[in-house]
Amino acid sequence: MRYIFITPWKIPKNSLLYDFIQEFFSRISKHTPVQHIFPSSQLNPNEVLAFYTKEIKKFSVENPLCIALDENGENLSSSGLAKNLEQYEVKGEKIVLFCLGGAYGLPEELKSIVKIDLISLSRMTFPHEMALAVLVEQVYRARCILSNHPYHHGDKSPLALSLQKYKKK
Ligand SMILES: C[S@@+](CC[C@H](N)C(=O)[O-])C[C@H]1O[C@@H](n2cnc3c(N)ncnc32)[C@H](O)[C@@H]1O
Repeated sequence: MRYIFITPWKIPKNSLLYDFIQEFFSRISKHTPVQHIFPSSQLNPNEVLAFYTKEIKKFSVENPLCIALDENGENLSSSGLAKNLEQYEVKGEKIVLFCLGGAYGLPEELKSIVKIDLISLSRMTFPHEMALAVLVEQVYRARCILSNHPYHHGDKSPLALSLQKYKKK
């Protein structure tokens, strides 16, 4: 399986988040091949759908699965995202696309070219680069959960475990 991140904007090298995002692409690539697709120059809002359509048609997978980021999507825990990614693999998905929007969000017509799983990172709206930064960290975390890598201890911290026991009583 490959992870393909598609953004209708480019991250400038002088962006505060540039190094952070590249670091997490590199970490994800140690678990799963990863690619970031973005336009070479700034798009007008009315060019975003054509950009997505052109890029998605280049993959030989018909109707691929797309995790689309939108603040109105499903709220997942990190383990929930890990479980979903595992399920896609079990179902034999060859690629998972991660699609983010620009200033005007994602075009509605995207759902006619891909199978959409709409997920939210929070009910708050983030700047697009920050949304990508949170997403790449969470995808890396999900891969670590699936491979029992010590990066993620959230569900296993002593406090979390004792609270789980307490709730079961
Ligand atoms: C600045 S936001 C766009 C806001 C736009 N006004 C809208 O209504 O979608 C740019 C992109 O960042 C992503 N994004 C921002 N906040 C998000 C959140 N809380 N959850 C998921 N994605 C988010 C989405 O992909 C969004 O299209």
